[in-house]
Amino acid sequence: MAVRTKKEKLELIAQRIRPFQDFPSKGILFRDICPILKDPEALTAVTDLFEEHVRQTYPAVELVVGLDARGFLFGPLLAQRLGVGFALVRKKGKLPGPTSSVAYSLEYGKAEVEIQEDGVLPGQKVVLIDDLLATGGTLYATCELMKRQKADVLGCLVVIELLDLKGAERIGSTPTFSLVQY
Ligand SMILES: O=P(O)(O)OC[C@H]1O[C@H](OP(=O)(O)OP(=O)(O)O)[C@H](O)[C@@H]1O
Ligand SMILES: Nc1ncnc2[nH]cnc12
Repeated sequence: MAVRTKKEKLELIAQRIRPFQDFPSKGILFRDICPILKDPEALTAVTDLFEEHVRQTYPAVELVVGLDARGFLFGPLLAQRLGVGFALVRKKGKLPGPTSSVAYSLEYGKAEVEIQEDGVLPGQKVVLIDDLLATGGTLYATCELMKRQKADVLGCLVVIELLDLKGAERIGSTPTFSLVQY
């Protein structure tokens, strides 16, 4: 594989994001990350840039927490690179055993995020990861879930940030790192 600069990696990732107008409902411009997954160089570039950011900014990280469903595509790759574990935050009703959940609203609907009670430990230093930040509802609800579990959220990582929707403001004091902004 070619050795790429940071700028080249960001350009490659941006080229592999595909827009679909009016999906899943009228008025939504859906940003599809599937072409990134089909291109090993682009997927490696995403993992490289997240790894570099986390190593520089949060060297004490102990766990990567991925958001259902597309956070599961990037999170385990990053966790392996960092040599830490990966935990899942799922949409409600998918996890066995004792769980904790928080409801939230989306750019196009409503949902509830849930984690197993032993998914994160009190005091554990975590980073949250997802494919995209829109209104910030999903990451905000997940931050609330982490607070309830007494985990320490160091920051949030997303491939794409939709700036107009001001999701980073909704998440508040928890810093957000994005690779591609629209
Ligand atoms: O910032 P927000 O307004 O909360 O929106 C972002 C969330 O929306 C999308 O997931 P979606 O809820 O569509 O679920 P999916 O990953 O299961 O398709 C996306 O993958 C994020 O998780
Ligand atoms: N515009 C969008 N594209 C892809 N995923 C999304 N999740 C919320 N808004 C989205």
